[in-house]
Amino acid sequence: MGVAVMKLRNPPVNSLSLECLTEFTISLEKLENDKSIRGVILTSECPGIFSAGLDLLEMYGRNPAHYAEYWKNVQELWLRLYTSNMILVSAINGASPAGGCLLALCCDYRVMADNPKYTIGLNESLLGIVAPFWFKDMYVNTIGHREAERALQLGTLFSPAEALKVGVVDEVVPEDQVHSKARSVMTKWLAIPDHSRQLTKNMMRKATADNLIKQREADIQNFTSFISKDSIQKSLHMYLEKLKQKKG
Ligand SMILES: CCCC/C=C/CC(=O)SCCNC(=O)CCNC(=O)[C@H](O)C(C)(C)COP(=O)(O)OP(=O)(O)OC[C@H]1O[C@@H](n2cnc3c(N)ncnc32)[C@H](O)[C@@H]1OP(=O)(O)O
Repeated sequence: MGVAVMKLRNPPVNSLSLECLTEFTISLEKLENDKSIRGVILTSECPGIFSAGLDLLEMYGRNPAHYAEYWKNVQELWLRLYTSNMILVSAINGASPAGGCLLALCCDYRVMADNPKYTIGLNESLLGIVAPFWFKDMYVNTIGHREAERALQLGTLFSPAEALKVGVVDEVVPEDQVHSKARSVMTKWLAIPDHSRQLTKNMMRKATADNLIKQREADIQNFTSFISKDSIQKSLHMYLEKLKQKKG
């Protein structure tokens, strides 16, 4: 039926390393150019984890040129996903913090597994960093200004039930039904003529995408100088240590 399934596979936690981001963008571009493909189901092959978000090791202890290169690729993936002409449905089969949530938010419909261990949200403030304006814009578009403001300040990671309530996801289903539900949602969306659905999607999303496109270079510079600050590097160091200690 012209539907591809993209499975994220970057063990152990599907963090979005520079290599992973680049491969993701290239795969998406290929699918976009393949006229036989009308929809993509985005899911994970890592048990219990959809994506841990941006790779913290790409943002810690590197040089400004690396940060700039990394951020350019984060922007590129986001623009491709958010403005895709294809129908994107996410089958969220695990934890989905920060950049993981960002991937899901780019989709046209989000189905999440009903497992309270899995959480989703833009938790950047918990790391001592600030979600960029285009993450924020997409959050506001999805859950409204008040919920987004609260969730961004608190860095809320929602359980599936909470995520459904505020509208971060569209549907929560038993874990073993995530993929079948994503497929049935896709079938419903495929019934809509592509040209009218695509023009409607473009109408809804263009302003948000253009907002980044018109200031991409400045956004890269902002990111680079922010992430290079000693205080921010210290926060990331502490967060990485906390992740390590969790194990011990
Ligand atoms: C202007 C600045 C804006 C920048 C925007 C940033 C957006 C982002 O996406 S920042 C990244 C935010 N991500 C997180 O906060 C997620 C952190 N990770 C977790 O909460 C957990 O790892 C998990 C719930 C995803 C999985 O838990 P689990 O118990 O299964 O695995 P762990 O033992 O915690 O992790 C295994 C291994 O992976 C490393 N790791 C985890 N997340 C990341 C990551 N995002 N980047 C790089 N590495 C990560 C973790 O440290 C462990 O490493 P070691 O085995 O070496 O200890």
